[in-house]
Amino acid sequence: MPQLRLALAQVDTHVGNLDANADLVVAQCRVAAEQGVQLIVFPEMTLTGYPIEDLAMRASVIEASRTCAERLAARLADEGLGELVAVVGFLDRAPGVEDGFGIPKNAPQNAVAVMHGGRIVARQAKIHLWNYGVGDEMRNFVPGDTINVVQVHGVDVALAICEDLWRDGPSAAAKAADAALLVVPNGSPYEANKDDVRLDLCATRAVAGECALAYVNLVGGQDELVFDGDSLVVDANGALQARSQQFVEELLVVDLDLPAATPTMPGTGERFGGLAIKRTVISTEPVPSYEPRTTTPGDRLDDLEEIYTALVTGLRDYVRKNGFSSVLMGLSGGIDSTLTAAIAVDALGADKVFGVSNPSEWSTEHSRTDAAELARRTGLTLDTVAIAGIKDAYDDAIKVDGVAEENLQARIRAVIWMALSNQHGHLVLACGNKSELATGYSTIYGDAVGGYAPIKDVPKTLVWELSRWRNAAAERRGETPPIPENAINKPPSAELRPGQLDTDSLPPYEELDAVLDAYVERDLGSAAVIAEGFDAELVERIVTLVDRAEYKRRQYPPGPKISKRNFGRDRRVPMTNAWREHL
Ligand SMILES: Nc1ncnc2c1ncn2[C@@H]1O[C@H](COP(=O)(O)OP(=O)(O)OC[C@H]2O[C@@H]([n+]3cccc(C(=O)O)c3)[C@H](O)[C@@H]2O)[C@@H](O)[C@H]1O
Ligand SMILES: Nc1ncnc2c1ncn2[C@@H]1O[C@H](COP(=O)(O)OP(=O)(O)OP(=O)(O)O)[C@@H](O)[C@H]1O
Ligand SMILES: NC(=O)CC[C@H](N)C(=O)O
Repeated sequence: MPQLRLALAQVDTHVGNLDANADLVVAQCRVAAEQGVQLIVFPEMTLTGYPIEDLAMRASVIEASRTCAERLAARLADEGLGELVAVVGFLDRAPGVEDGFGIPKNAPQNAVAVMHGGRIVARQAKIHLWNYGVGDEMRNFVPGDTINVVQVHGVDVALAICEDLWRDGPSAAAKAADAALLVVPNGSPYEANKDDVRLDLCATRAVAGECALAYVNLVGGQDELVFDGDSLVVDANGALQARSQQFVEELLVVDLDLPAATPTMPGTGERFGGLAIKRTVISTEPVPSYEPRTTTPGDRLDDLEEIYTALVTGLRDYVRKNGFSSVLMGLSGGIDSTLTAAIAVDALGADKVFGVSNPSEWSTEHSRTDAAELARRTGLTLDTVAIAGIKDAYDDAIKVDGVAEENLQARIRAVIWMALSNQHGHLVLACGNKSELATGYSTIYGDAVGGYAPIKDVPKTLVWELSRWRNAAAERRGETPPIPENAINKPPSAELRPGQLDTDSLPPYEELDAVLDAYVERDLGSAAVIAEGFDAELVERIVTLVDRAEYKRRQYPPGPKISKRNFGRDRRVPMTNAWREHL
């Protein structure tokens, strides 16, 4: 059996920074070549970054990407890397498609280029555009209709791009074309437990396609998405051969024994199930046999560590890729701002994290002491700016009471944070959790201000679990747990009036989160939620709160998606909406 040394380049690309992404490809190819690799595969849309949304429809971006890909192929050869076969994602244009009705202007395609010998020897566009969940690719791309089979050192290698793998067609076509290996560049965003689904999917497609399968995914954050990597290789029986670490850049090098290609004439006009099969022979000479190296699949993170790492990665990359060097948040001593601060310290380092305590006349003593204890444990910088005097000035100017007066305090704090952001360049973090966002339990233009919201997709009950997990992880490593126990154990309160508790306005969080799981995550109607055994009055109350708060969510800052259904692109409901869930 011919051997092939394959590298999966699990990299963190930067949307729109084509030159830096091309440099990244060259650097990875150099390392791969030094290790004797013959075929290297990069993630989806490597050169442009992913997802590029409507940038895809701009002619200037399409042309820049195409030029970048051609220059990269030439540069790889110039730098002595032309023997390596590199599969690199880029933004292409459909050949021969003119602007027309129903066809996106410029006919952009989500494509990969196979580079060898200084040239692009094959191109393939994504066949099945990803158009559910947060994916919106039918808006941006024209689908492809061809599957390429490239012969590398006597092994037939077929290509599929991310969503193509989630459908039967392309892997069935790979089987029909007798490919020995299917390589799949991906931009598959993180969701809790998605890694299990991916491994099953890869194994199923490998068995069905009767070929080994190499899956390479991005890492890093991009706006509300976090990519966890999790690149892997399975053999033709679906058995796991190698798997990368999650959330870190890695060049995963794997040796494979693969069946030799049966002689086929290139370009013979083969078709399978509506797809054209295009063959390109790059090299027929098998690699001289060598002692294969063994790879051990990387350790998996446990469920809470995985979610926590996704939050850290999302924040770190948003800050870094947008040119910020520090963050600021209001620290109330409550668990939401405390967990947010712990994530920020892990993402950026304590010297980049600034907290402000803004006591009012209703603030408890522990709101200050718990914030101070957090600062002591983590090393972040804490300042105090009291708001009572400012509130008095407002009282002189306007007469408000009740919720209006409560919200005024939250808004005074927000003005202070934004002033400090403007003055010192810190990115302001909003500290709201998913349960609060769901029910509208935050003050618009108050605690809802900010540029990024690290825990907006984390339900309150999970906020507590993650906090306990983070402290326990520190203890296991012999470090100081960052989160004061009192922040975890005290009853949640907005402290906007004397003795206020969250449970004055909201059901207990355990009940609230269980109903939200049914209504938001699983999108059930009220009757179906009640049929699961929840109290009808409770369901009606929560559903009404959720429906009324859509306008507030739309104005909330972006934050990392960790669930199946984040408040963002995963859940698009109208703000102006007369539909009510009647019981
Ligand atoms: N459909 C719509 N489209 C656009 N705007 C709409 C709107 N409906 C109301 N509005 C506007 O929104 C305003 C109401 O929203 P808002 O001003 O936020 O005020 P509101 O939602 O009435 O009150 C905020 C609630 O959040 C609680 N809170 C505040 C701060 C922190 C926490 C916490 O524990 O974390 C909780 C607070 O105790 C209170 O119950 C209206 O006065 C109106 O201007
Ligand atoms: N005294 C305060 N000083 C500084 N920031 C505050 C203060 N009170 C509230 N905030 C800010 O407003 C946000 C919302 O306030 P709130 O007190 O409701 O939440 P929390 O204390 O973080 O969590 P919990 O709901 O568990 O109390 C906080 O996360 C914090 O960023
Ligand atoms: N980029 C893509 O096509 C991603 C779609 C795919 N279903 C995933 O989430 O992994």
